[in-house]
Amino acid sequence: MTMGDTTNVPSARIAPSMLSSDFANLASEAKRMLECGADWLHMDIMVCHFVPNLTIGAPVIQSLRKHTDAFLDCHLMVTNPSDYVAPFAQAGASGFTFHIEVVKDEWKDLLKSIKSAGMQAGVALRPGTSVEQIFPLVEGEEHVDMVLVMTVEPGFGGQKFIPEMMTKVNILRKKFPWLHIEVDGGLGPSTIEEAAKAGANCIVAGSSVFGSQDPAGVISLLRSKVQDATMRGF
Ligand SMILES: O=C(CO)[C@H](O)[C@H](O)COP(=O)(O)O
Ligand SMILES: [Fe+2]
Repeated sequence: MTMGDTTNVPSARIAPSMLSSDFANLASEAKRMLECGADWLHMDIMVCHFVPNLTIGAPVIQSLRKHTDAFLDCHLMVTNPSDYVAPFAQAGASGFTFHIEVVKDEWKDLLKSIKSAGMQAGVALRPGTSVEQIFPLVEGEEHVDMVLVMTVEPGFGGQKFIPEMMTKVNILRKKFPWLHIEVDGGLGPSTIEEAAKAGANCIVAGSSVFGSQDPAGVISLLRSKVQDATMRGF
């Protein structure tokens, strides 16, 4: 992609991570985030085998779906993603992002099943995983819609952004201008500039949004930084 040519780059998607919300009031927290300008709601599905934490599953997605039409961006930190495709599709998930570290050749079938179930497909990489590993998943005829570059070790909200991950984001943006590139972990007013400049357009933000007195202001700032960077080119 030449500098300044950003015609195919998708627009900003700001996705508050509901991991930082009050889970006991999930429906009202979701409504509040959407009223504050969120595009997507990021749902962190953790099962203790892949990360040292346990969060929510398909029944919670199904309950939340009854309260909102919003895009539910589900990030599955599980070792057996194929077992979750049907339950998540039935529950009303919009996006289904699995981790590259837990799949081998079966990613092709997994991708097909996610898409034929009507969900957007995403693939996520841990900080230690090389970006080249996911090229085949983006280049094929049947390809993912989004790559999620983890900017912290998965497992918990509130961790420190790892700036070195921006190399991966920039490689992806230059190679695949049309791709949704999501960054997840430690994003907020102090780190957005770097992520946006590298080419991220989907911004997950948990503690920085929910911990702010002015969540709408934070969401708006995140969006404007992505828009500015896209205007300038990568
Ligand atoms: O996937 C995740 C952790 O594994 C979360 O989405 C992420 O950490 C968001 O939280 P914060 O913005 O507070 O870092
Ligand atoms: Fe996440």
